[in-house]
Amino acid sequence: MGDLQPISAALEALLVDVSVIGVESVPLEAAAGRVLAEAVTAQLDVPPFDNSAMDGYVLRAADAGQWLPVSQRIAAGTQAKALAPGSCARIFTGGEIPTGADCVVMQERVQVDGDRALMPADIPTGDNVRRQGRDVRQGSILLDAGERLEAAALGHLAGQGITQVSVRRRPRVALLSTGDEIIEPGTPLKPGQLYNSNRPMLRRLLENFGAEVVSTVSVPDDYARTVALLTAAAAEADLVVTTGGVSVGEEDHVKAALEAIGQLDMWKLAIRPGKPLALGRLPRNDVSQARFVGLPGNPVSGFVGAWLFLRPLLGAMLGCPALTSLPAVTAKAGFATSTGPREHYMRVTLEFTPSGVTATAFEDQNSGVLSSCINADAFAVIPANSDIAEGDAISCLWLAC
Ligand SMILES: Nc1nc2c(c(=O)[nH]1)N[C@H]1C(S)=C(S)[C@@H](COP(=O)(O)OP(=O)(O)OC[C@H]3O[C@@H](n4cnc5c(N)ncnc54)[C@H](O)[C@@H]3O)O[C@H]1N2
Ligand code: MOO
Repeated sequence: MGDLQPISAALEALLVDVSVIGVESVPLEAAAGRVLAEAVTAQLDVPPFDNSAMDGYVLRAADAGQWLPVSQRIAAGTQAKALAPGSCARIFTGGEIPTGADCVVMQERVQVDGDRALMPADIPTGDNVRRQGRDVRQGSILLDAGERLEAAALGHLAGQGITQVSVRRRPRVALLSTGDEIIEPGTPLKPGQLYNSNRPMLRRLLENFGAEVVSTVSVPDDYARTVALLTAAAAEADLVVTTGGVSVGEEDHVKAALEAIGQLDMWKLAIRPGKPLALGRLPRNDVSQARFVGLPGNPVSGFVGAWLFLRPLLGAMLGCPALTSLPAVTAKAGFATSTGPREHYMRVTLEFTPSGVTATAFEDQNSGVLSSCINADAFAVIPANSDIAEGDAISCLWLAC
């Protein structure tokens, strides 16, 4: 199988000369999952003022251990007046620390009698005070360019009062399903036909990886139609993804069509599943090219190929380092297996126990068995030509999005 390309070479070819996509401004509420185009500098301290971490009493630490008059009530959202020495104030979580005060005692530790309160002794200065700027300092980098805007990052932006964010445009993907036997749900199946599993599966993965699927096209097993539909797809997309038709059969026209109108960079990888995967480019117009990834038709090959190739390619287009690789976890194999000339990406679940991580493989690892992907946490990467015994340490790629 000397004609199979190593996966590392394919990834290298895939990531050569990738142009980072353009920028657009979106409202913060619409920015979830988008990739930040520029670093954001904090315009405000967060929190913007010293405030109480507890419901209780605020005072000077020097006045601890005595009865103190309660001079004011500071609820969150109100402005505090300066605190005179030898007094304390009622304060609530989030309330502003008054000028002059330097610590807060939680109310459970305080004895109250009318308008005075007995403070415990030895309260450290700064106790239960959340300092201005403790989380974010004005002028510091709040978020770096390339950050994917997930929950906490969105919260950080909102904490600055930001309403509009500069993000990378979503790469436009045309998704083509080849195969005369493939039909869409909604039509009764005739003998020899099967429903298109790859389209919704890949749409979901592509969207999770930051892309916008701008067209879905069904391509018959016909060379001229394949050429025409690939040409049309490339005109409107940054990335053209096909499924099926990349192997060596007479009805497999994708590779030949790609070679005729574009460029084939890589074909036939030492990977299981996904061997006939094809990488290349298609002319988009006179000056630019669309990227091309031809996934094999078997749904598992498409699933694995999407995680291993579409995700890093989209990460490079989006300038998003988090998408360009998958986190690796070392686990104990809960199974035995042997490989041939292809590196095997087995679908496994991971169990985290105090004694370590165990990977359990789905029993049927055939590339047509999509059930193996349903609850998969990771791909166990079994090197080519190796024998793995149960209990051996193996490397797993975590399917984190
Ligand atoms: N003589 C050889 N035959 C095959 C080889 C080989 O090296 N020599 N490689 C095998 C491997 S490995 C794979 S993977 C497949 C991939 O072939 P294609 O990419 O050309 O895919 P198709 O033949 O079009 O389809 C394969 C399989 O998947 C089903 N399929 C296709 N599209 C969908 C879809 N959208 N939804 C659900 N299922 C789909 C299709 O009906 C086939 O059963 O080639 C081997 N053959
Ligand atoms: O490479 Mo194929 O995806 O093994 O069946």
